[in-house]
Parts: sequence; structure tokens; C-alpha cells
Amino acid sequence: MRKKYYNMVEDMKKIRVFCRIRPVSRTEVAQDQDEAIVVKKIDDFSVTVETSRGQREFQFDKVFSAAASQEDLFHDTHLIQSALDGYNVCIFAYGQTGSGKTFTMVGDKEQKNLGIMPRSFNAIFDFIQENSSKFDFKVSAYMLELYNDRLQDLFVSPAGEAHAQAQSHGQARRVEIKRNKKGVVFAQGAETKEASSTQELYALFQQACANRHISATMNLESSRSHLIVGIMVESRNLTNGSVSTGKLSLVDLAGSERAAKTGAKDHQLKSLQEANSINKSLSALGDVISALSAELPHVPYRNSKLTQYATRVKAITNNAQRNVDSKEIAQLKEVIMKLRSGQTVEEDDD
Ligand SMILES: Nc1ncnc2c1ncn2[C@@H]1O[C@H](COP(=O)(O)OP(=O)(O)OP(=O)(O)O)[C@@H](O)[C@H]1O
Repeated sequence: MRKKYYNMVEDMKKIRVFCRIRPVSRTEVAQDQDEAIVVKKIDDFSVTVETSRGQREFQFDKVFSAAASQEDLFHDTHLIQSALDGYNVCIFAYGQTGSGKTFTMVGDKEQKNLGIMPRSFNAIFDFIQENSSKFDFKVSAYMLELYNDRLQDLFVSPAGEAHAQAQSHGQARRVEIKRNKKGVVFAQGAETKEASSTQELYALFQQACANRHISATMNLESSRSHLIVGIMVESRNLTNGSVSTGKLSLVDLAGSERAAKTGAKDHQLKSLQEANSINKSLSALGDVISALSAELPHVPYRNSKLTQYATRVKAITNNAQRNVDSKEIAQLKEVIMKLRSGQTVEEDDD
């Protein structure tokens, strides 16, 4: 495909949805393997799901079977390149509790199967190393969690937060979603830290994870908040001095589940509040995705903090599209049509 069209084609597609089927767990196998498997991969683009109303088929941009490795998944998302080219990219995992979101985005506890986040940190610095003779790079990050409809800066530990509150007479430090004059949404009050290697970025990430909320009930591994990792990569061309900034947002959403399932009496109220807040924001996210997919004129971003965050991605996408003239759009549409119908598009390194 023409290289210069790659990002634009991806940009016009706006949203790509992948489905990953998690392997059955030992407990599920012990119950009844045939009954346990409710999702079946039909081909690379479709699955069938056993529902109470019979079997239903769903289509995706790509389907990964239970045998797919973390490497397969990371390789096929190949959006890191776009972020490094100055685009805004967001990758998030959505699904029920226990469906494998954290495994996919972060990895396993033993760090033997690294997920998309640590693999992205690696890929960013590998790219920087390969291109250091042509560009000067600056990498910075913020890490937030959205818990009970409140944005929390994960670079600030709960102890640090308590200290700051004491200093400011009980006033909690606030991270707010704001929009600047250009319509770009940003997280005001969130600390941004620089990293100059994969190790430094990973250390920041581990520090952030240690400050996260976990389940008030259910299993202790369950995420009860949405984790938002924003990585900005600024590159300055050493030949002509031009500067571009790309951003990679990586999000591990909290699991959706029925509040009634979340048990343990002592924590019942907290648990209900968590579940309601999670389900409310996920439902708002679902509405935004439906509106974007149907290309509706109004996208309800403002209904939750989670979706307000997404307006940044959308605002940049609009700007990028405005910069493409109508002739190029016609050419791009032609490229997309060809790709969709399985035709190859000529190579050109412009
Ligand atoms: N593709 C996979 N291969 C092997 N094990 C997996 C895979 N996906 C998930 N698991 C395992 O299944 C369990 C649940 O996965 P995980 O914690 O990622 O779910 P989750 O969707 O993030 O849940 P929650 O919303 O409650 O945080 C974990 O023990 C995880 O290691």
C-alpha cells in the first residue's frame, strides 16, 4: 500500500474492533468444557455466541482464537507506528469481568506474557533508537484511573494525596477534563513525567499500578477502575527542525458485570457504587461507539468522564481530515475500496 496513505486510511476507518477469545480456565474445564465454551471462531472476521435466545453471529475487523499469543495480538494492532508518526491513537480492551482485558493490555502477574502496554513501551524506544540519527525524541506520560466517576492521578500515591489534602485544608487535588480554545480535550491537574528508556517508562507504569484501586469484593485481581495511560511522543526533525507530537492512549477498562453478583456484605454499598459507576461509564462508551460507527451527526461524548476523554482523539481526527483536500479524499476512498475488496494497492514510499 502507498506508505503516505497508511495513516490516512487508518484514520478514516476511525474505529477497528478486534475480538479475542480467552482460553477456558481450569475451573471452567472442571465444570464442563462443552458447556463452558460459548464463543466459537468461524473465520478471521466472525464468531458465533450461544445466547439464551439461540446462536448469534458477530462480525469484527479481526478475530483472535484462544490459541493466539500476546505477540500475535500486539503485531496485528500495529497502531504504534501511527502514534510515532504524529497521530493520536487509542487502544482499549472492553469486556466482562474475567474476560481477559488486563491480560491483553497489561499481561500476566508473572510478567511472562507481556501485554500491549509493556510491548508498546518497548516498541516506542526501539523506534527511537533506530531513528535517533534523524530525529530528536521526547517521551512523556501521564497515568490516570477513573474510579467512581472521579479521575485520580496515579503518579500521586494515596499517602501523597492525603498529605496534599492536609496541606490544602482538606481540599482533594482534582484532575479535571478540560477543553482548550482549539477544542482539544486534556486532563488538567494530571502530572506528566518524562521517560528516556523502556525501563524508566515501565517503572513509572508499575508505580502507577501500585496506586490503583482494586475490587472491594469479588476476586482481588478484578479491576474496579478504568486505567488510562497516555504516552506523548514528540519528535523534532534534525534536518528541517519540524516538530510533531503523537499520542498513544492505552486503556484497560473495568469489567462490566451485574451489581447483584458482587457480593460480600461488609462491602455491599461500596461494591454497588463501584458497579453502578462502571456500568454507567461503559454504557456511555457504548453509545459513543454506536454513534461513531453509524456516523451520526451528534456523538454523546459529554455523558461521562470516560467519553469526555475520548473527545481528544476525535478532535484530532477531525483536524487531520480537514487537512486532506477533496482530491486526496477521493484517492483514499479508492484505496479503501480496493483494500476492502482484497485487491493490492501499489507500493510507493512517498
Ligand atoms: N489469552 C489468555 N491466555 C491465558 N490466560 C488468560 C488469557 N486471558 C485471560 N487469562 C487469564 O484469565 C484470568 C482473568 O483475566 P483478566 O484478569 O485479564 O480479566 P479482566 O477482563 O481484566 O477482569 P476484570 O474486569 O475483573 O479486571 C486471569 O487469570 C488471566 O491470567
